[in-house]
Amino acid sequence: MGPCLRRGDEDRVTETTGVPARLAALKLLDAVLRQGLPLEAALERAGAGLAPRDRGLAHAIAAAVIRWLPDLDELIDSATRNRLADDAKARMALRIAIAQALVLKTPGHAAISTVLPLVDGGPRKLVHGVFGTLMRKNVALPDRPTLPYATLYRWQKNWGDVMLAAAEHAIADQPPMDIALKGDGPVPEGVSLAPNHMRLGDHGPVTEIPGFAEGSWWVQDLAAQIPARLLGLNGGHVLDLCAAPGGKTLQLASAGWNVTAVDASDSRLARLRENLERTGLEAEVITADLLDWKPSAPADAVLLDAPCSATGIFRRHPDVLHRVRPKVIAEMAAVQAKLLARAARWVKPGGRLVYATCSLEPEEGEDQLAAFLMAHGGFRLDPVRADELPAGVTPSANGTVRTLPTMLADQGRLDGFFVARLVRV
Ligand SMILES: C[S@@+](CC[C@H](N)C(=O)[O-])C[C@H]1O[C@@H](n2cnc3c(N)ncnc32)[C@H](O)[C@@H]1O
Repeated sequence: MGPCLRRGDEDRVTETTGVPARLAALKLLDAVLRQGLPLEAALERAGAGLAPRDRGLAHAIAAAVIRWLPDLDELIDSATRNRLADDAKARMALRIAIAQALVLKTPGHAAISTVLPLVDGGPRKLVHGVFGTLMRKNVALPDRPTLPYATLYRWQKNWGDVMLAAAEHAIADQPPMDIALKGDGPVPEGVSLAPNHMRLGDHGPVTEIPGFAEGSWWVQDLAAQIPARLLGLNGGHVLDLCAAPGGKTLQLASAGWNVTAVDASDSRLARLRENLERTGLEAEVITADLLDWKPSAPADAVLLDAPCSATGIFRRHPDVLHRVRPKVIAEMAAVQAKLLARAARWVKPGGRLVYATCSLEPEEGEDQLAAFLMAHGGFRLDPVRADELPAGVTPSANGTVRTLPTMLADQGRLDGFFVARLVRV
């Protein structure tokens, strides 16, 4: 438990209707903001024992706070004489109450009455007073969330103001759901932005969408569909490295490749196997640490979808905006360099190597590639052509692909990815 949670909190608040979900939201925020854990990973523990509805509510409250944190804090600071510490329980409780009132549109009295038990025996009066002051003033949040300072500074330096504005819009908007099509079976209606792609409008639960049970598609962001597309159709044997939960494995298998999918995580590979079973596609699946494992022979192609800071998927996982710091980026870049050097050894002469990360940090993309090319004279870039990409996504001048939130702005945007295709000369 963090400084904002005390023993006994649980017993005191579980009696009151609606409060357990707020306590779980408080635990989630502590896990993300203080302990640096991913929101989804923290949900398992913080939401344990909660009814699905309360668990969903806790997640929605925590995600709303995380999306709007700098703006919520600005409101709180405008109404307090002495600035509350970042991890003070009163600040956490106020963030939860204000996010409910202004983002989730919970009636003010419900937003505050379910939060006050979290500060019982503590700064209850202060929380009540600050919340009341702000509501009486009819305060509002800005049109789009302000990025946390560290992320704002980094992205402004790397991508400029236009990207920053697009990123802020992207945080505020609900991202669309993209699916990749196997090529047969029922397909729901939507807008297709690339071959075998569909962007869905309003939809209910994923499992009830036409074609899910038949396995005729899987959920995969349009940007995440690019790396496997760049290997084209059946070119022989492909090593899909860091494969789980398997979006790219499914694409490669359905394009006719003979796929060996390798990943270190058993639980993520279990999802990959479920996906193969549902879609009726085939791949050899291997659980192994790629820093130890090696294939029995080089392959015609290798796809390395390397582990990364994941800042490119901030729309669905806004916690990365707060958790990812230069240290995390440097650590991930070091892992990627090792994996990339190993993957390169397993490409046949004349074969292709695709390197991808869902990161908006050049250290995990452009810089990583430059360092690789300096150290591996046997590889050259195989430039990607515009006609290989979804309309509205253009390759960079050197033929690599960098997707940014500025792209497809009128069609729901796409995740941030870096993709490079290389050939072994
Ligand atoms: C970006 S995700 C892969 C997503 C996957 N390619 C897809 O399309 O669904 C990165 C993966 O790398 C795996 N990973 C990280 N380090 C690894 C290692 N040393 N060896 C094998 N897999 C690793 C993680 O378990 C994780 O599943």
